[in-house]
Amino acid sequence: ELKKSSLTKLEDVLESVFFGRRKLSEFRKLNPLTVKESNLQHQISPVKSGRSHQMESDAIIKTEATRHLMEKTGKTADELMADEVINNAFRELVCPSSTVRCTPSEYRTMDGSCNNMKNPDWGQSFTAQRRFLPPVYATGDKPRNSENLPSARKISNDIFKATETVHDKKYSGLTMAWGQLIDHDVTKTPTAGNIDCCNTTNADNPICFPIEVPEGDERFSNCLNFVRSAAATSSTTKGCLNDRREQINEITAFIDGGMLYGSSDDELSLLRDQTITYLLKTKEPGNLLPTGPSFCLITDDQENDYCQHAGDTRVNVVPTLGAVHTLLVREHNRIAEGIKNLNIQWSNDKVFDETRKIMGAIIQHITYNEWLPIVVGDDYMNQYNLKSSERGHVNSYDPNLDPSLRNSFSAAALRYAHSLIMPTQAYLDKTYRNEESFSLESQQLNPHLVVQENGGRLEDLVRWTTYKPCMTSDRMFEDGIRNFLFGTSDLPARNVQRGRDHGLPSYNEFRSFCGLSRAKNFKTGRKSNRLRDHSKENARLLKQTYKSIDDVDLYVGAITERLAPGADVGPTFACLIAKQFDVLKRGDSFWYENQGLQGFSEEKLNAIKRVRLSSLLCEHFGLDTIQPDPFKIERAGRCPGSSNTKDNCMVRCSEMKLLNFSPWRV
Ligand code: HEM
Repeated sequence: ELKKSSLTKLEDVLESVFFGRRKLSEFRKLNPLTVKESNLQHQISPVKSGRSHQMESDAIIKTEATRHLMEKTGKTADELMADEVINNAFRELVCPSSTVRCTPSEYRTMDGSCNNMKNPDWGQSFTAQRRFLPPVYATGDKPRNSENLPSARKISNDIFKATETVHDKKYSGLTMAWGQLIDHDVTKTPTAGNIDCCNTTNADNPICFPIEVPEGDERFSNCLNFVRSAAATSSTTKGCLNDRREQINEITAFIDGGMLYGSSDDELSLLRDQTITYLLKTKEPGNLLPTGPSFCLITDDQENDYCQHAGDTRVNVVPTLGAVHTLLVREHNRIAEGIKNLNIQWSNDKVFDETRKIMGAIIQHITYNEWLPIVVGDDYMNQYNLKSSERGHVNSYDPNLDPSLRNSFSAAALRYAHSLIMPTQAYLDKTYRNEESFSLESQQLNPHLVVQENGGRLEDLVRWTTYKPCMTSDRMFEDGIRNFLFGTSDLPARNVQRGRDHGLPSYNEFRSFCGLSRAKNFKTGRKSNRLRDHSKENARLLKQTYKSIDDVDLYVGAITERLAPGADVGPTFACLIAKQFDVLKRGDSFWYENQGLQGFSEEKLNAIKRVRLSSLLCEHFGLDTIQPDPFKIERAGRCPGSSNTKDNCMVRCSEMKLLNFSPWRV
């Protein structure tokens, strides 16, 4: 009897897996592997690489097979996983067995594996993103409630349109630029293909989710192309049956300088100098980022320009990003030379590894102590203990915390900063008076402002980025990205559509998750069932756009909130951003303040803790003066002359200190 029932179970599993494979081949007829990295569509949102393609195939088989088996047996996935025969057979057939063996090391792996010894894939590149809340999809993993929700472009027209140009009163363009840099250190979500979803022949393709354009639109007609993110499933500790659609992160979750070094040994090998192998490649003259297999748009008259190459393919998106990349490559090379000079006996690999480790630490230090407090404000910084201590070690590592990227963080919360994007990119000369401006749309995917004259104008770009303000964090997005994103799209509309594509639950669900009140209707006020964090005007816009308060998308509800005290986002995004940065800190065994093999000696750590972003900017761009806090502009009407640190008046670069190398002398 027992044998018979086991045989039936095995037959069921086999049949389900065949079913899954059949579904995959139907899918692949529509969507064969076409990885074209070098075109515009790929840049708008990165198209999956070969490895993501494989993950997607595995996910389709697994999901379809699990569902088929559930239907056939009338059991839930959890019940099926509890059955040893079924679970083992399923595992054998569709779950590739993991062969990762971890050995303790003082340096991170390139792909982030083995950061957590018990769970080697936590935070690793090419793994599924995790969730704060389970996804909500319609049948067949279609985006939720698609028919009833307003079009993302309509939302953009009604809520996100910038009716006035409002520069921020406190924060500089560097706040935007550093945010984008960090985004590219931690998350890269690939899309499922490179096709035109507005073409009616693709209407039934499951990877298509085009954005409907309302009639009378000021810029677009009918349809905006939009391809869904590649599907993945996550492995669970219980077993391998899984029918939940997830999305992929192609890079390591850790703040580890991945945008400089890449997330694999292969990527790194293209970035290291071939002769002096402890250095990162640069292009001479000019000490700029190297050329490489990357895409950008250069016009015919810019014949000496080139596409910059870095650890992240998105480096050419906008000049301010290329500038901060260049800063960190130059700092890597300066530190590597310094350490090599002190330890001439060290191999080039040792110098490289140690420098990469220091750079990761410096990036963490600046991000958590200079940048993040601006974003989430002191209350959230304190609540989650995100600030580093002044000196010495702090062992915050918790091996039970999964640091992986949370979907609502990458698909929504960190994208708040799209609202900060300035309508121009510009140069500011040494006198800080003569600004030369270029429209944002003319500079997207075009590194001209960074690379022209062998980088001779880079200093001017950096001066503008640090000295002039970004835009206010609010519901308004500049035309350059709302109507002219890479000439063909609308960035905030894409953010809304991406949230739906990823099955993000609604705004109200995330309010509850964060311990904040849920609104019952569109009324504002202090009562707990009102929109407590919205102005009357923003609540009115939501009401005019959505049929029900429970329909409001996370991105839309949160970006229209009033800013939390001392923060540059409202309470919902502050909560999600703080929670993500919390696990990125406590879930990272290489967190720079940790003690032991993966950390630094106390002397080295204290040297790192004295590094300030302003000193790096001074050193690498030849500036004479800078604000002590380069994420903030000078306080209006107080400078020059005031020595009150709150006024953030410019100081001489000659007073700035760089990393003291002496603790590295062996
Ligand atoms: C001019 C500047 C910028 C441009 C042109 C830009 C453009 C884009 C584009 C086209 C996407 C993909 C949209 C999609 O299809 O889903 C994206 C994603 C994203 N952006 Fe930006 N962005 C800029 C600045 C920033 C800044 C300042 C931040 C944060 C501080 C940021 C955070 C993000 C995040 C977190 C994602 C999702 C990344 C992923 O998971 O792959 N972006 N951005």
